[in-house]
Amino acid sequence: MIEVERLSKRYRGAEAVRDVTFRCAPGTVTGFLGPNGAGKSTTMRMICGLTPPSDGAATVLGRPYRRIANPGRHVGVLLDAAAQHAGRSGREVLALTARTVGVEQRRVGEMLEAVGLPAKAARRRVGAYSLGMRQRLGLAQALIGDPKVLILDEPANGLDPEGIFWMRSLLRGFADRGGTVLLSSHLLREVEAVADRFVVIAGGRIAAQGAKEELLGDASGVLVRATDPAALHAALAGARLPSRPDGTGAYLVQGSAEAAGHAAARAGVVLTELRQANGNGLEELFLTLTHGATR
Ligand SMILES: Nc1ncnc2c1ncn2[C@@H]1O[C@H](COP(=O)(O)OP(=O)(O)OP(=O)(O)O)[C@@H](O)[C@H]1O
Repeated sequence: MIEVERLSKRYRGAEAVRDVTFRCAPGTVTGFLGPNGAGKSTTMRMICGLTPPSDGAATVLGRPYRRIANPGRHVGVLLDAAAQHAGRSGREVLALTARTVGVEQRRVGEMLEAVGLPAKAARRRVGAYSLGMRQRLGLAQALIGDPKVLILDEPANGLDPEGIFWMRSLLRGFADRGGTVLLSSHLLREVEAVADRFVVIAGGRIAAQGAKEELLGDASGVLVRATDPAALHAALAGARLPSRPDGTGAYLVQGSAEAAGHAAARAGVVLTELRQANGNGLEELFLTLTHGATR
């Protein structure tokens, strides 16, 4: 279980994260989504006790991460795969982690196999690894202590399509055995196939969260066109209906046709089109929710 309660982070007055609250339950994969600079890494660093929050709190398995004794046995963390010690071989890096965490050295070989790093690659210096290989090694480090929770920041970065597919089945299997997974991505497609729940963050704030079916349920939204697009936009914003231009002068609105129609009517806006959007499911929702919030 991961519980995040009203987390906020300010850097010299600039708000990187504001009032972020969510939970990740055992047996689920939560996709933490948002455009570049949305605040995903900052939130994850706060959960793992690496960045002190300005406000709010986070717990993992019921306590602040920093108060977990030998956290590697309970929580697997991969925040920056590029930051591994470049001078050591992959095998040495893992052997060291095994010692620190206090698991048998045979786990090293097991993990190398589990993440698909062949013996030859494991003997090479990490400095010579591709980003994808570093991600695999980072995942092996995260998994070596047989944790119940995984916290992974952009783990698919640098992985080839086969690697992404492999990682999805690994994470799905981990959650299906009762584990809790939180993984971030700025690419919706990467996590769409594996996550049960989504937390969408934009401009440091939660834009939406919920079960996949819940979010997909109204993901397609409606397309609205008016004689005066600017007035329509103002009317939708006034009614707190998230919307974005579709590129042809119309707006894609996250909400029902009735809600959009009422908003336009109240503002005296003349509609020329109001229909169900041929939504692209979650991708449409993601773009609509994060539109305008990207820094
Ligand atoms: N140490 C820091 N000092 C000042 N500002 C920071 C610091 N770390 C992050 N920020 C700012 O906080 C905001 C959120 O950054 P963060 O790295 O959390 O976003 P992200 O969602 O992980 O983005 P990406 O997908 O690009 O990795 C950005 O505006 C960033 O510039």
